[in-house]
Amino acid sequence: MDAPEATSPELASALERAGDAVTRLTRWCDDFPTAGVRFADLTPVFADGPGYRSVIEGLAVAGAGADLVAGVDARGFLLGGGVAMELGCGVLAVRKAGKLPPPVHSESYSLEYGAATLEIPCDAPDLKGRRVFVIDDVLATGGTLLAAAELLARAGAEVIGVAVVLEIEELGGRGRFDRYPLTSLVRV
Ligand SMILES: O=P(O)(O)OC[C@H]1O[C@H](OP(=O)(O)OP(=O)(O)O)[C@H](O)[C@@H]1O
Ligand SMILES: Nc1ncnc2[nH]cnc12
Repeated sequence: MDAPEATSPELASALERAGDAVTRLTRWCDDFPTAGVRFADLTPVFADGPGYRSVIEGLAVAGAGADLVAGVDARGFLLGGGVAMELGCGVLAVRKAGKLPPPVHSESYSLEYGAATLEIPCDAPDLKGRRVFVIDDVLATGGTLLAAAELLARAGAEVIGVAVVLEIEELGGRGRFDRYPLTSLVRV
């Protein structure tokens, strides 16, 4: 697996540890959830204490300067809380449709194996002027992470960056992130 370029010794060290854990522990599942998809399951990475710590620390270095961390439903929640604790800021759950009481902001999108809608509350919290760092576990086509970033930006947030643990390069998601700096701890 290739690691992204490290821009500080601190990030380099976190990336190396996270890269080792992700390479060793990711479970690759053929034909899930649909035929032809090779699904990257990071469950064993998160269930490993040092592995989980390394990805949280790597993401937190990338998110320095944020005053709110947004985690994308569902596995992004596992990361968002840890990174927010590390940065000393709050956390926001970007939910799949139908989970939040109205009023909500919504954004629909396509992903590698379907389509979905993400939602956040309108004005609770008020996102105007908030410096938000958006996190998910995997970047495939990029549809999910881009929808989350656009949703937050539309609600008035300044999206200072987006990040994932694992980027699947052949699906080309990175090319969609010209407006938001993208960090991936590991690229395959
Ligand atoms: O880059 P994309 O093609 O958009 O795919 C990436 C998304 O797909 C997976 O989530 P999924 O929608 O399966 O949801 P889950 O976390 O609720 O299982 C993954 O956790 C990302 O959110
Ligand atoms: N191949 C994949 N592995 C894990 N999550 C995904 N989301 C979209 N495609 C995925």
